[in-house]
Amino acid sequence: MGYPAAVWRMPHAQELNLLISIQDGIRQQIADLENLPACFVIHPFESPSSGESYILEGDVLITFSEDMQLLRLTNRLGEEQPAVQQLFDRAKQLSAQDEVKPVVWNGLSRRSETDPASRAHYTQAVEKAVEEIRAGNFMKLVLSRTKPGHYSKDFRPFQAFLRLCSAYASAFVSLVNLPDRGEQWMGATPETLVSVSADGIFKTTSLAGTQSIKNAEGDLIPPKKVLWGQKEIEEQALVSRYIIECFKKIRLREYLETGPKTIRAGNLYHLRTDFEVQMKEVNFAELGTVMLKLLHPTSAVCGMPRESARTFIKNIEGFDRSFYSGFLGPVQMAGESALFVNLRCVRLSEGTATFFAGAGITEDSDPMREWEETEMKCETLLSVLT
Ligand SMILES: C=C(O[C@@H]1C=C(C(=O)O)C=C[C@H]1O)C(=O)O
Repeated sequence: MGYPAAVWRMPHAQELNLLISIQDGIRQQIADLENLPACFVIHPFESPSSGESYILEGDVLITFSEDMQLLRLTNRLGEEQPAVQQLFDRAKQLSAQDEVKPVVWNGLSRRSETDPASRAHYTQAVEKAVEEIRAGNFMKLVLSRTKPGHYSKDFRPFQAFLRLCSAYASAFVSLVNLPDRGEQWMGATPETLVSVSADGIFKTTSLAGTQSIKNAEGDLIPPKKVLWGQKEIEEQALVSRYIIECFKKIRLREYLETGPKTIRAGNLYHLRTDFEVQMKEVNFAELGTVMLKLLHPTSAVCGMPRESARTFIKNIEGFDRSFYSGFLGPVQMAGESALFVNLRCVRLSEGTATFFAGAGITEDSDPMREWEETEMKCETLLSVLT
């Protein structure tokens, strides 16, 4: 019906959540986590100068089980509201149709296995980045690329979302409808940027270092047997150091740091360190908002030093990252907020599917291996959706 909407599943959760914003457009506002009403926030990689995020207001909030049983419904506008009535009538009609029409899976299609021009552009950018790092201008740069696909009119994004949910239990899986832009964004990200629980626990993570879960023979490497090279260890340590620098800026010393440990994200292993703060103990109620401003974009998706890395990325990548490597997630849902880095994602618009993936570049980077890494990251979605 053309409303802004989001459907998501939290990591390791069974419940699915749907938010429908009965509004003409999407409000832009600073993501002030403590003072926003229940909503879904989406924010691009490049923050606008106003610092504002897109806020999808939680006018209708529905929680349901994986087998589509309704668990909870909140309707902020009231039953009598004509737009809400229309919405519920339409939902009834559709569910009646679905009962008679068996659901057929219509996946996305890849445009090509590998586009040589795109690979050449990316590997040349990596070479340039390595030169810059060796010259001492940067410590780390994260370079990304896109991969095109397409989908037909019969493609049902919600079915695709359900597939991602069942394939990736530990990911934050989401599908966001942005009618103003004629776009939908879908993804299964492994990376928490900032979360604040109802009982005042703040969390953030540093995630970096990537390898396939399979060895050259195609056998699964057990997590305990995973070995990391110096390049990945340093690359991830840099992100941890960046987070600690952010804590230092606000003179926060009482944080718990756990890791790094090997975690699995679909077809990939990463290194992750978890940071936790008891907000009541440090008497810092706005920690979530303050850290969100300081952290985004972290050196897991941008680089160090941050501002010059951002300029370098903009000049060399040759496309707008838009919401890729920005952040998204529910805010103030039963007192909890959880924002994730928008990775392993695809933009759906007018039949074109655009997959986004990047890789952290250090002085030891090999351009072809970084390209392969972005291919594997695109596979996280492609293997489930095609
Ligand atoms: C940039 C991406 O992922 C990030 C970069 C990683 C890396 O360089 O090893 C690993 C995890 C993410 O923090 C992506 O998925 O596109």
